[in-house]
Amino acid sequence: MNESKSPSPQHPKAPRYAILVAGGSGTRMGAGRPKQFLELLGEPVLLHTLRRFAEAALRVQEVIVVLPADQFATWEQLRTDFRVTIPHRIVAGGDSRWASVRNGLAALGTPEGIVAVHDGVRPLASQEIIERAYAAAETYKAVVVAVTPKDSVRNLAQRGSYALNRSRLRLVQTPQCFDLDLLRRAYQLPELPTFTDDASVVEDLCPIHIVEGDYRNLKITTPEDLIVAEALLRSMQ
Ligand SMILES: Nc1ccn([C@@H]2O[C@H](COP(=O)(O)OP(=O)(O)OP(=O)(O)O)[C@@H](O)[C@H]2O)c(=O)n1
Ligand SMILES: C[C@](O)(CO)[C@H](O)COP(=O)(O)O
Repeated sequence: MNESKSPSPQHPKAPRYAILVAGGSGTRMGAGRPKQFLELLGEPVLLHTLRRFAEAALRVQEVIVVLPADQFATWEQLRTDFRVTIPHRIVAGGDSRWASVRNGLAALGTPEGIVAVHDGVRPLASQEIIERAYAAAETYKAVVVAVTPKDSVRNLAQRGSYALNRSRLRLVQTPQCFDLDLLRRAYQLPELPTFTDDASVVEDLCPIHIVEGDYRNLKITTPEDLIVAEALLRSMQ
């Protein structure tokens, strides 16, 4: 299994970029507004996430935030209300996560370096796992953070279901970090329904290297996630 915690970089100090995708509508949350704008401990989810990438030690040169095209004014208002001074560029998303990432990449232009793609609704990504993913991408070009399942896993079959060997399975999180040229080439190919993340877009072009994620790095998807995320955030402050 190609997992590691501390690879030795071949191209240390490559320029770093980040695309925070927050172009979704949050249908599973059912909150009446996109979940990236809901509050955790009194601040929008997306602001928490943005702050994670603003840590100076991470050396991120530019952050692109992808938003639904009809929500620019909402974010503008939140930026004012919460006095957000973290530099970032706003880009309109698309109809799918794939389309939103593609738009973010296009806006980034053609610099060389490493780009992290991160869900705007994963506000609990620690500096350690972000750094681990960026650093590993200097060696492996395509890196995802992931954790081992804690529950037993079954595959549905025509008759009943059967157990999977969970020691061979990983639950994939973001950030996912890529050599920029590689990610650009992958996003020039047509979109497939099997694309659930960026690794699935890239995997035909390059092996995907896995580094240790964090069980706390949850994705805000359904209402109970807000309760857990608030408790975790409090414990991390
Ligand atoms: N067209 C889309 C769809 C999703 N995303 C982003 O991709 C991340 C993961 O997606 P998901 O949790 O599925 O978000 P939503 O699409 O908003 O949720 P749902 O599927 O419940 O509607 C989120 O940060 C979301 O904003 C995006 O940028 N553009
Ligand atoms: C990208 C992702 O967060 C990795 O776990 C996940 O695939 C997004 O899935 P969703 O169905 O768009 O929430």
